[in-house]
Amino acid sequence: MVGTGGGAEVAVRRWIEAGGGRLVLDGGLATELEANGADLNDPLWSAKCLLTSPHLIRKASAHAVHLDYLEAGANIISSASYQATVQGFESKGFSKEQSENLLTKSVEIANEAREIFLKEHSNQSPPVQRPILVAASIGSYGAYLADGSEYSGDYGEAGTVEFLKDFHRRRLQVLAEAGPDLIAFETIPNKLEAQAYVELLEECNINIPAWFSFNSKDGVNIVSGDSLIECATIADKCGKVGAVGINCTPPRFIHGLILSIRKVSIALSYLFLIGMISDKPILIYPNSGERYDGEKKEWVESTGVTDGDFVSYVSEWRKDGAALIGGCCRTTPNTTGPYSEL
Ligand code: MET
Ligand SMILES: [Zn+2]
Repeated sequence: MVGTGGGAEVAVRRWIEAGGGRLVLDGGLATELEANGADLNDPLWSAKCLLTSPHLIRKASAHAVHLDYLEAGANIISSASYQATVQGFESKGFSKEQSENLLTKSVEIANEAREIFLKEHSNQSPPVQRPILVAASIGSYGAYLADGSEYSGDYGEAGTVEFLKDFHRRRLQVLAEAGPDLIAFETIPNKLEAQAYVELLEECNINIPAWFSFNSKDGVNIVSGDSLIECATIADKCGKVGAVGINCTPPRFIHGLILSIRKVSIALSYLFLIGMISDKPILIYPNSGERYDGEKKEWVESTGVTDGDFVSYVSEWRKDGAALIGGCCRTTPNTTGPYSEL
């Protein structure tokens, strides 16, 4: 059903249609950079790779990882800006202008990766016809703090909508001006930050479709304990949001969480019918299910699902109604490849 919501939703539905009824997202970016040898033990995390050049030739570069995901069949690659903020770069000694240029660079690298991919496949028959899109990643204030609060959603005194808007405003504007196809608000830990994003999208008049993706550690609420239904409703009511979903959450929780998001559509179906709100496409990109040991700063292997299990999960999530599906931390191009053909 085509929603009557904002242009963002219409744009995302067109891409889904062009993708044959679904879109494949990439998998973990930061963790895949690490798997390729990058040292990201830093408050900038994946954004640290923006400081090094030449990025084209190194194996542990965002370029190379974007290309690996495109080769694996992804429709959407997301920029290395998850933990990139003006404030974070400034604390490393960069000027405001240099910091903004680094944000822009993250989107440029993803755009270049798409160009390289299309050029390399230009002689292929049949040519690459699937949509290939670049999403500018925006991690939460908690991700910038790099103190675990992206998984608690507890911002203490800073937890006001105005503070969060001030924190994200310039970053959002710079990333939007860099020309991505989508803006990906990822791993949103609480409803205040969702509210801040909605207000910023309106106030800055951002006309690039956004997606809102929350994370959960209990399969019911989002990580702060805020209700997923309430959070999805905030996103659902905003015409600038084209898709709503869940990322960086263990695969075993996803089925139930999709059903909760769908309840938002059902509960609001009256408003939908009268054209006041829409039911947005659902987006899902879980992590591998492995546990992160915050003290040791490492992932505990053997707690996660195999790439094979991931494929069966993807079939289930598609039946549940998710249209945009990918992976988050510790998933790799080997996770993406098999389900991109489903
Ligand atoms: N897009 C980001 C990445 O894969 C999301 C990280 S979630 C903590 O690096
Ligand atoms: Zn993740």
